[in-house]
Amino acid sequence: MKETIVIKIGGNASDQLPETFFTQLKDWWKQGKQILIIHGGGPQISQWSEKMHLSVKKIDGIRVTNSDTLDITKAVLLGMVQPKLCQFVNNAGLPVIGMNASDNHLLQGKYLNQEEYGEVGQVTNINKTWLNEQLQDQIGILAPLAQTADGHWLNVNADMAAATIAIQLGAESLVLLTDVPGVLNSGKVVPQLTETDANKLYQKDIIKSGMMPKIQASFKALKNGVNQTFITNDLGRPGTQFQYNTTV
Ligand SMILES: Nc1ncnc2c1ncn2[C@@H]1O[C@H](COP(=O)(O)OP(=O)(O)O)[C@@H](O)[C@H]1O
Ligand SMILES: CC(=O)N[C@@H](CCC(=O)OP(=O)(O)O)C(=O)O
Repeated sequence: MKETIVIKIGGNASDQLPETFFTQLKDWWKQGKQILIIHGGGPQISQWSEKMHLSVKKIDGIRVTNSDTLDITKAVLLGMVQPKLCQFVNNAGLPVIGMNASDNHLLQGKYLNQEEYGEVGQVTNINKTWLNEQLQDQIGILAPLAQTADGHWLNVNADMAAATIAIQLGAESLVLLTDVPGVLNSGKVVPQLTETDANKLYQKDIIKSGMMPKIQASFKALKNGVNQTFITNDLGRPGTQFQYNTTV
């Protein structure tokens, strides 16, 4: 069985991928790793929502999504962000496939808390057999949207989607690629972070907003069988690596 690496690329990072991203991707591909990219697109969704005069509201990094925002989210992720990313990776000489929840029930989900967030969900199940088949000979690029059993679309935070998918695929590593070099404390990257230390940083309001779902996703993956989880802005550098609860 091939080793799987799941890379989540945030919306800020996906517009300006450095050369080291493609070099590392090619190295992993040559080494025979199975690679799945989950893409975000948060800033792009916010921009287009504003253009359409829709309000933009996030609670702890999770977008409050009504049915209009959901339409914008689908259009932006599947019509803009994903094809651009497929093009970048393909231009680097790698085979790609763009995918979404509606491909053979790929991502099934349920509402997170409809009263608080609206049309927002979490991934509950993936079509692992079909996904593994696709990843045999191409790099998968997948949007963070899920469908309920009755076919209703849900907006899913991309960090949380990536963690659940990495767990269900039995991935070796999860890398969250973003616009900061790791979790920052007083301007410096925290190289290794336990859950206890993360809670302390949260309580001091040092970890906030978009970093919160990343921390949650990283520990969820680590506790459920993913061996290594990182937050970085460069695939060539580990940034912050998450640790089980031992004091470092
Ligand atoms: N302690 C922290 N260290 C680094 N970034 C943080 C921290 N707390 C909050 N952030 C914010 O989290 C952002 C990354 O989250 P987000 O904007 O959602 O990125 P992405 O689009 O990659 O998911 C950073 O740009 C920064 O503004
Ligand atoms: C429910 C929810 O918050 N969904 C996210 C999905 C995109 C995302 O997570 O993009 P980034 O990784 O670029 O932040 C959103 O609407 O912004």
